[in-house]
Amino acid sequence: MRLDGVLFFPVTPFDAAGELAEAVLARHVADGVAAGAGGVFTACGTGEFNALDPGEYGRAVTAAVTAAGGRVPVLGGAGGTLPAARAIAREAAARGADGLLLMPPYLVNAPAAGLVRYVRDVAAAAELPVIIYQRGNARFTPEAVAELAQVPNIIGFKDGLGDFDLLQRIILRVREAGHRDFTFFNGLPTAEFTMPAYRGLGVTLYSSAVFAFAPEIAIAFHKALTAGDEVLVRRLLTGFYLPLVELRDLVPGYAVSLVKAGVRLRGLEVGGVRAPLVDPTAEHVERLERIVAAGLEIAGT
Ligand SMILES: O=C([O-])C(=O)C[C@H](O)[C@@H](O)C(=O)[O-]
Repeated sequence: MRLDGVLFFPVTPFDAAGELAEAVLARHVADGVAAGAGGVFTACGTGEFNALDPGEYGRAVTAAVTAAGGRVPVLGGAGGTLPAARAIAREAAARGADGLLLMPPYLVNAPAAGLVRYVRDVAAAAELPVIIYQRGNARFTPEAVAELAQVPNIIGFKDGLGDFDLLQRIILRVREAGHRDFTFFNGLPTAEFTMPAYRGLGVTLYSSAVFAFAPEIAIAFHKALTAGDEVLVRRLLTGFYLPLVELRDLVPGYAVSLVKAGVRLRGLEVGGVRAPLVDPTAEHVERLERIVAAGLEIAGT
């Protein structure tokens, strides 16, 4: 599997009764693929993996796989207790997913050796390409990642820590071990904001939650970044991404719930977030609306 372009992390829609709204998810995914997504990561952080039961998870993967129609790879989130993560991995494979994004283990802090075992065990159950997610309590060592990169179906590493010293060490160690095709990508919240720094380490791929509600802005940013249009990159960072990040940082969990509010603002009825996340206040939604309007203007749409 080759990942390229803007990686789309759809939200998971719920209806007025709070139930999974598969048809709306299918529409959201189809719109994203039509807008130029390079890959779809369904039921991951932005897609409230933490809030879905196993049945909902399977239905969400089916909806995303069907809507993408083989045009781009579709990956599902995986995680939780080891038995649950293995079961989820098998479910994703049965539902036709092309790969998995493996979340940090639930609740516990573990040493690198334990993280290696967790990732290996889930990867063995899945028989699908697996991307490791470094975030929170899942902090890997360079040796651990180099060891995992030897496993044929462990194909990449999503960095959600933003520790550049550690990431540089990991990249050097993995490349030195000869894993040239092992993929690294920036998976920090609002990843575009830190892309100039990641590119300094040779990491050009990133996930985009903004793409879920403002694909025009996310694509304009990606094109500007790729073409070396520093003026447009800076204008988008200053006029759109910075105010968005400032708003995001006001309330824990806004990295997800603002995205869902943004999708609603753009006309798709995806409902609110499930607890423990909270939806943005009316004042914050108005602020988000102004930020999106400014971003669309800068992006020239
Ligand atoms: O698992 C997730 O949903 C993420 O962390 C990816 C997001 O797309 C993140 O990179 C962002 O907010 O741009």
